[in-house]
Amino acid sequence: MDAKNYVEGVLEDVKRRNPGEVEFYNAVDEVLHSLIPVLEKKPELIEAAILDRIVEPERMIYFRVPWMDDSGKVHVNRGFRVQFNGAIGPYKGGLRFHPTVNQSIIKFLGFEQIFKNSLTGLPMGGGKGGCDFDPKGKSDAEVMRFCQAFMSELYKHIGTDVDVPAGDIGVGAREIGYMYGMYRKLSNSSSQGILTGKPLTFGGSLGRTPATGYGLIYFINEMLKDKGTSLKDKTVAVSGSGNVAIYAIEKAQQFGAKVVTCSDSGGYIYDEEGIDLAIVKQLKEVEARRIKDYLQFRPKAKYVEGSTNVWEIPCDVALPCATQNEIDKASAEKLIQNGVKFVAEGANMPSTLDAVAAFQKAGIYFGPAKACNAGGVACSGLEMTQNAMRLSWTFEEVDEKLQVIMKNIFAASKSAAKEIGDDDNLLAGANIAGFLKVADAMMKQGII
Ligand SMILES: NC(=O)C1=CN([C@@H]2O[C@H](COP(=O)(O)OP(=O)(O)OC[C@H]3O[C@@H](n4cnc5c(N)ncnc54)[C@H](O)[C@@H]3O)[C@@H](O)[C@H]2O)C=CC1
Ligand SMILES: O=C(O)CCC(=O)C(=O)O
Repeated sequence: MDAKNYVEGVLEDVKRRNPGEVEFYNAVDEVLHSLIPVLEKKPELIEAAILDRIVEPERMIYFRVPWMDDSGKVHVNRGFRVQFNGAIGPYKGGLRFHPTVNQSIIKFLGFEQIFKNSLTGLPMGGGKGGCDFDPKGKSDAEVMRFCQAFMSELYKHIGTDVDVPAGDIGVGAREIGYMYGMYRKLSNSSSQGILTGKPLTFGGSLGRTPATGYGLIYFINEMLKDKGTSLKDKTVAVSGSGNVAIYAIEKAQQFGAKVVTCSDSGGYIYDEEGIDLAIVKQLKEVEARRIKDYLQFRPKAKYVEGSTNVWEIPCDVALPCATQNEIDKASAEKLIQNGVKFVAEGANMPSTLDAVAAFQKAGIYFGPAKACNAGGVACSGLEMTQNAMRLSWTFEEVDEKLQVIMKNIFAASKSAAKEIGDDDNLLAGANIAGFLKVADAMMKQGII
């Protein structure tokens, strides 16, 4: 069978077997189409039904999470963990707590994680999990009880050589701490490498908190260098004001860029003079307030209520760092019209398929999520290593390793793109480079 027909056939099966799972289908669609040149050269992969196997999770766990709020009312949420592909190492990937979480979103994130983790060069398979719990407005005690309830099921399915969860949207060091406490109690084990993104006093790694945002900037630095330029004096639009956005802004500013936007689900800030990050950190990391309160400290900035479309603001570099599908075709066209030259994805799948097509058609240099935001999971891999060795590296040691990993991911993506004669197609390059390692491991492990 020829490679193109094979890919289209697998995609039809994915659509039929996963009805209504649009996010998952789109993630698979993007990856599979970019693998056609590889399959043309390696027909043995088609014979081994490699794509049929890679699109099917090794295991999908789905469970009830009952918990009690401060008033004594009982709530029931739905928990998920997908153990997508363990060919190159234990399943690894974050947990997302957000009301929009469903099976499709967890599967798209887990599928992406397979290739992202492979790109890091570290031995980690792909997994992801989460729950449709909404942490917004919950007391600390409610968050603790919820995390304990969630872990009282999840602990049966994880292990340092099995599956190692971490944070994602709505899950930071506080939630990881509560889940670790419950894991330790239930398992009677102080195996610290069971979760990453831990607080520093029980096995957390220096450098994990800023790793995804810093990694994104290390990656785009390579893209800019490749085109003979740098971040210095560039105008940058960032979306989000969570973990990834905050540390992307911090590192971009350190490299001399002017970051003019940030957002949350309520609206966005445009600060023409440059975002004051100390205010954002205080509002979001310390006080858990809405981004519109930024105006109380910077009255000259603008706040656009009810829109998260920071992409209407002119910029040289766009860094989506909030959530999936936040740049659609219309936003992409607006960015292009306003002169954007570089787009690098901090969030997972923030650009829709037709937005990516618009960027590529317009010659915008595009950095895909699985390459650009791999710094977070890479640092988690380094945390696992430190836990296994029972020692801690300094921030500088971790950050230096992170920089090397991000440079290597850029080089691998660029080189795979060149190999297919499409030099600037980092999307295809990252998919191919991530896939080849996993496919090789799957082939050598037989039909399992
Ligand atoms: N935390 C990590 O290490 C990694 C995170 N990511 C991805 O980065 C993105 C952001 O994650 P974090 O910063 O960790 O989460 P977070 O919970 O710290 O922040 C999420 C941010 O996105 C905004 N947001 C969420 N839903 C939104 C919506 N529907 N519309 C507009 N804004 C919305 C929130 O207001 C917040 O500013 C996600 O796509 C996540 O999967 C990717 C790799 C690693
Ligand atoms: O650090 C981790 O294991 C999780 C990172 C993650 O969820 C992601 O890369 O999207």
